[in-house]
Amino acid sequence: MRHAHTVEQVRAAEDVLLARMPEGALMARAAHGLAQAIIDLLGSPYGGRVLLLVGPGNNGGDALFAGAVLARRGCQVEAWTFADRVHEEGERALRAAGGRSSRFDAATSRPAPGTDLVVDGIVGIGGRPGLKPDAIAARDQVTGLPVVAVDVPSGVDVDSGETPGPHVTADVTVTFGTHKVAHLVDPAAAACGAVHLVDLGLALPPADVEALQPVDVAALLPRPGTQAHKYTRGVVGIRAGSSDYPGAGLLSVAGASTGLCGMVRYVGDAAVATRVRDVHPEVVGDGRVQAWVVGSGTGPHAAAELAAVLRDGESGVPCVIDADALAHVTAPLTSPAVLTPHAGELAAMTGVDRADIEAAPLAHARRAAMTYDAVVLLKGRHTLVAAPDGRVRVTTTGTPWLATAGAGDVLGGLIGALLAAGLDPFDAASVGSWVHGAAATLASDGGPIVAVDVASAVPAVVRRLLA
Ligand SMILES: NC(=O)C1=CN([C@@H]2O[C@H](COP(=O)(O)OP(=O)(O)OC[C@H]3O[C@@H](n4cnc5c(N)ncnc54)[C@H](OP(=O)(O)O)[C@@H]3O)[C@@H](O)[C@H]2O)[C@@H](O)CC1
Ligand SMILES: [K+]
Repeated sequence: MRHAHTVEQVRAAEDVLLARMPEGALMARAAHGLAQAIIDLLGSPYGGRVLLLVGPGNNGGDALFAGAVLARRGCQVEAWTFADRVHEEGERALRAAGGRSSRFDAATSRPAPGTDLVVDGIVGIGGRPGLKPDAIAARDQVTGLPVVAVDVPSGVDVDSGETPGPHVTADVTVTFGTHKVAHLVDPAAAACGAVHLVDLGLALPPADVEALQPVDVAALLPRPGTQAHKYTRGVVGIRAGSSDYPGAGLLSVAGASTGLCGMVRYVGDAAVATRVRDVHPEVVGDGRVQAWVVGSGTGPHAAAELAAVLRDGESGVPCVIDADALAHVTAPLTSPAVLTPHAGELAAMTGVDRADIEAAPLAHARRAAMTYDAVVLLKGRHTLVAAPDGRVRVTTTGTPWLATAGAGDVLGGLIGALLAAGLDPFDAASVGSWVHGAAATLASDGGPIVAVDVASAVPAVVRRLLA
């Protein structure tokens, strides 16, 4: 599991370690990890040219000490400082190693010709969101050069992943001790580039925000026991699609029929049912299920289909509520459910502007999960799965090629199959989303895909996970 801790949790864990270690040792550990990551990017430090952006705190200190390491190894290192006082020992170390530092001046400071990369040490976890004017000017001066952010790209809101003001956009972020929320949650995560974690040996408490890794998904995936039969593996019912939107029914069934539960029932328009069975002959009609998927392509029937599903919910049958059915959900739900809105659908459900949801997806997904007393899967580049108790899992698999019609129908069906197989709504939604993203990446292989390709790639992803 990749855990994302809050600034308060990181500070508390650092305090414990700082009390046990000689002064400066923790920062030295961070700075060496940072320097090594930069060397890996440069190929060789000798003859390289690096520009440090150095703010007033320990984030700037990390940059200065890393710069000293690089300078000792033959790199030309220059620092632009953004405060009257920067980390004194760090600045001394840089100068002693042959590096230079000067106060940034928007009128005259320019990156030296041949600069290979820029290190953003303006602010880290002690920074307020946004950048001061001189930092904005410096950021704009180095446009086009690769940027390595120290701990976080300066200017992002570390604990929420929001970017309410100007910020640095990095190619690589080198962070320390643990991931922070901004590394996983958009829009800040999109400003981090690739995130590299340097271990500091911190002892950390459980985190509310996490991202499943392949080993976690493999452990959670349902797999048939030796005595299994189709009913013990769970039956999922699909109420999706209509004569106007037959494809929604077909794709929801495709997502459910990837072999992760024992049987799939399709309940809907007779003509659609015939087409479903032409493609998926194993699919049967109405009957008892262990989970429902409802909504996509149901149009004017959405409210009635949702009501039918929620009636079964009274006896504990969980459901996935998607697309057209989302508009008919009233809060709070009284049966186990996964809601799967994109930002526009969540906006319509909650009356909040879509742009506000996209600017603060973590806060809005959490609030919706509490309001509806259900798991809310908010779709996005990094999909968020929020539980009513405040826990959030971030999906980091996927590819931009997954932004294609019907991919959401496949996802709903997949999550429904996992619910039917016995996963709880939080696990079903987060595992389903992870597998869906991984299947898209596998199917895409760098090229275009359509929704049915994602469903077709699910068994191969599962096979690799269980191998
Ligand atoms: N603790 C440890 O053991 C370890 C910590 N480590 C490192 O320390 C970093 C945290 O260091 P930190 O606490 O010194 O805070 P930091 O992020 O440098 O910034 C605070 C300073 O910035 C200022 N400021 C605030 N907002 C601003 C803005 N928007 N624009 C401009 N200025 C702004 C604020 O001053 P103020 O304006 O509030 O007077 C304050 O002076 C952490 O991210 C990691 O890199 C590692 O070495 C591992 C060991
Ligand atoms: K930074």
